[in-house]
Amino acid sequence: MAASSALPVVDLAPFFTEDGKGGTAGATEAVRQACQTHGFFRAVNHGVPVELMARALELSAAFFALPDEEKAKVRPAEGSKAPRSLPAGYGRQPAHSADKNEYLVVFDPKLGLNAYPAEPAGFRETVEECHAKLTQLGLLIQDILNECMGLPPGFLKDYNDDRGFDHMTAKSYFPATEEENVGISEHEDGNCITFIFQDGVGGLEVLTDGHWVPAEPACGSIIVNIGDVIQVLSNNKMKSATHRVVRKPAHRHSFAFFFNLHGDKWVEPLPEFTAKIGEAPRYRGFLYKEYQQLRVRNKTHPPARAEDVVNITHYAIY
Ligand SMILES: O=C(O)CCC(=O)C(=O)O
Ligand SMILES: [Fe+2]
Repeated sequence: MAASSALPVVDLAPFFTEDGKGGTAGATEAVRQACQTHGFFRAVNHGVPVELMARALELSAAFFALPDEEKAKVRPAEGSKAPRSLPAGYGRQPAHSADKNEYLVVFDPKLGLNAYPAEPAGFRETVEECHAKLTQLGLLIQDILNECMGLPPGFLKDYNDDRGFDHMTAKSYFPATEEENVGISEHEDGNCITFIFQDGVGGLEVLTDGHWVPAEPACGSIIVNIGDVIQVLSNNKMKSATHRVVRKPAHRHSFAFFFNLHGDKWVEPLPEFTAKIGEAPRYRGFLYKEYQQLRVRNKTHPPARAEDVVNITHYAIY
């Protein structure tokens, strides 16, 4: 099988037709299978205009190509309050990190937290349009997951009813050197659902059955992956897959949208996956913002031993 076809592809077109008939059940089943096996899939006909994604990637490349002193103008002030555990604006991985990338974080524009560069022209409008479209896609995929997981209608929508912690990052990865090529070290996402679109360079890889499967660029598609929150709610039925970015000889640009959960929410395996089917919970419950804070500390104060990096196994019951 060609590596590019290794990630399951889900065509979401049936969800955008007038009557939704003839295909939503098939697409829902495809999402369920993909989330149980890979934790990742490639969405096509997802409702985000392909031209908008291409424009966003071009503008992002133009922003990251600006001199450092220009980008620094969008850097959050030292010690500035970050109400969402990470600040909006420009940042670069600290020198001690193996990850070599720079990024710009954007929250829901309505919150008034964002900082935008003056250049390139149109950056703000394009990024805000992407944020809005990806929020819509997040709500759709969340509804589909609700169905896949056999939850009461509207359960996830009610549980996850605050979009204030969602954020999008424009990312730029430096070219690999002869010595090292880490873009983002292997990790799982802590949130609910992540959406990624990327330029043609490649480098995103997903761990499936012990093998790194490339999520190769395919024009107009969006990579979707399940995060830890859904894995915990489903008591491991849905998989929050390990993934990484390997740097290539060229600069790479991508956008990642994190459909998240409010920090005050309690996260624990749902009764549909435990008491109601006679299975023991595989996680202790936790307050979502506490987990987020532990994950941020992994980055700001990296533990000396790899096994001390906090991930979702911190709450696992063995
Ligand atoms: O840039 C990418 O393709 C993936 C980024 C990623 O995994 C993340 O930001 O969590
Ligand atoms: Fe990730």
